[in-house]
Amino acid sequence: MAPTRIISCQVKDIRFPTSLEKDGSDAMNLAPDYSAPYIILRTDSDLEGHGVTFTVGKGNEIVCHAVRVLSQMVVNKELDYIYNNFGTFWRSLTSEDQMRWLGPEKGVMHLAVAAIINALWDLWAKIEGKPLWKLLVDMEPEILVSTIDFRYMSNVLSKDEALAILKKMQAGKSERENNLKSTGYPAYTTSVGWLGYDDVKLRRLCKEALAEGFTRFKAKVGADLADDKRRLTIIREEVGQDKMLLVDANQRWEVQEAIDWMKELAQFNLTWIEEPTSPDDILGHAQIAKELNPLGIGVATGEQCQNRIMFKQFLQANALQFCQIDSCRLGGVNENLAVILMASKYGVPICPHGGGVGLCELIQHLSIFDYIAVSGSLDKRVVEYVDHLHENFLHPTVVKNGSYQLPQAPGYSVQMKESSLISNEWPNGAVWKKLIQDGVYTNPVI
Ligand SMILES: C[C@H](O)[C@@H](O)[C@@H](O)[C@H](O)C(=O)O
Ligand SMILES: [Mg+2]
Repeated sequence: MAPTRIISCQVKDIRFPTSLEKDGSDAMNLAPDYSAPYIILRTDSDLEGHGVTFTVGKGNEIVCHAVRVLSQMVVNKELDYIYNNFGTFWRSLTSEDQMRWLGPEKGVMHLAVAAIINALWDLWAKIEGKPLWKLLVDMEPEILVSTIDFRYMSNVLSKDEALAILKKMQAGKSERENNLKSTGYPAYTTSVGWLGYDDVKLRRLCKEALAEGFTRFKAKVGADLADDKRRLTIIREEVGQDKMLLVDANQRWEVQEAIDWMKELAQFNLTWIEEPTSPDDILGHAQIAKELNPLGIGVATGEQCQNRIMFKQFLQANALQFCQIDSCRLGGVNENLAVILMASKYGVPICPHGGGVGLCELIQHLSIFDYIAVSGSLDKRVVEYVDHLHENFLHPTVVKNGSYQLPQAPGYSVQMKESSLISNEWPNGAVWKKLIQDGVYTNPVI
């Protein structure tokens, strides 16, 4: 029987102690524990929608609570009511009369929206028996645009323009799908270059990534210039001069400091500087982009870009050259579609952010859709890959020879194994019980 209605929403606080090995560390997040509110939407059939939104450690419980509050707006809803006019339903979550004050459309509430929305897309794709990218690629353009809330975007991209982009790109879709089936989608790896890793580990990981077939690498920078030069020298020694090398400062610098620092690092032949300064400083990014342009270095940002309106201004101001959408920072698939379409109008490549638990599983679908149905191009487009925690998923990403292979299983790829959900639930899962007992972590009673 096909499901007709959501009957419940379960929320779990899932965390991984990644900080113990400094996995995921950067100049601002020194010891992150990759975490996610994990939600299961149950229906009146056997099918379930699973969703996550990426957070770091202690922040997780706050987002879990926000998801619980918002879930009241999904439980008992008919699926036809949601999917027949998904853009309107999306707006009802982001603009709920009283909770809207907490955003609007940003921060904790928006992360919570993403968890629910991602689960609804997972469910929709499972109902259709397709991986999410294929659901999107096969969707009639009219239906696809009906999932987007165009409010605050129409001065840059109207519904009709979005429709025109999608209709124009209908031609050649199956050829592009076949291309990706044979080549995969180009990935870069960040796993070599976390800031907390020592030089020996850095060298070893570069060798391993090269042997696995990666040709694109990202390193964390921004805490100490001499350290950055030493680490980038090691990477270049290991991977060679011809490979793509990206750097990420995670918002560490002032605007002028970013420009000066990057002039010092330009000798390493860098393609982009990611998050040089505050993610909210659009004009600051524009200035950095202008000054670094003659050096051949572009500005990348987006993992903490709050919503489509901010992205709109980044694009209008020529403040980013690589658009790093994030499946969870924006309000789920619907808002990501909006940004993908806006970026295509500006000819800015989509290069999604994957550093976190579950993000790689999610973002691959969006880039695959972008190539097949919107941009039609792989030029300057790369999807981030971090080699952590994939073993916890039922259908983990498959990366071969430095490229994502197209997901096959129905859904949005983010369903976790039951055993991982049990062992990693904070604070009573076996992983956390032991770490708390051993005094490695404390569980403050608030
Ligand atoms: C705390 C996280 O690991 C970040 O460092 C990570 O998301 C990073 O900015 C990235 O680009 O992958
Ligand atoms: Mg980053």
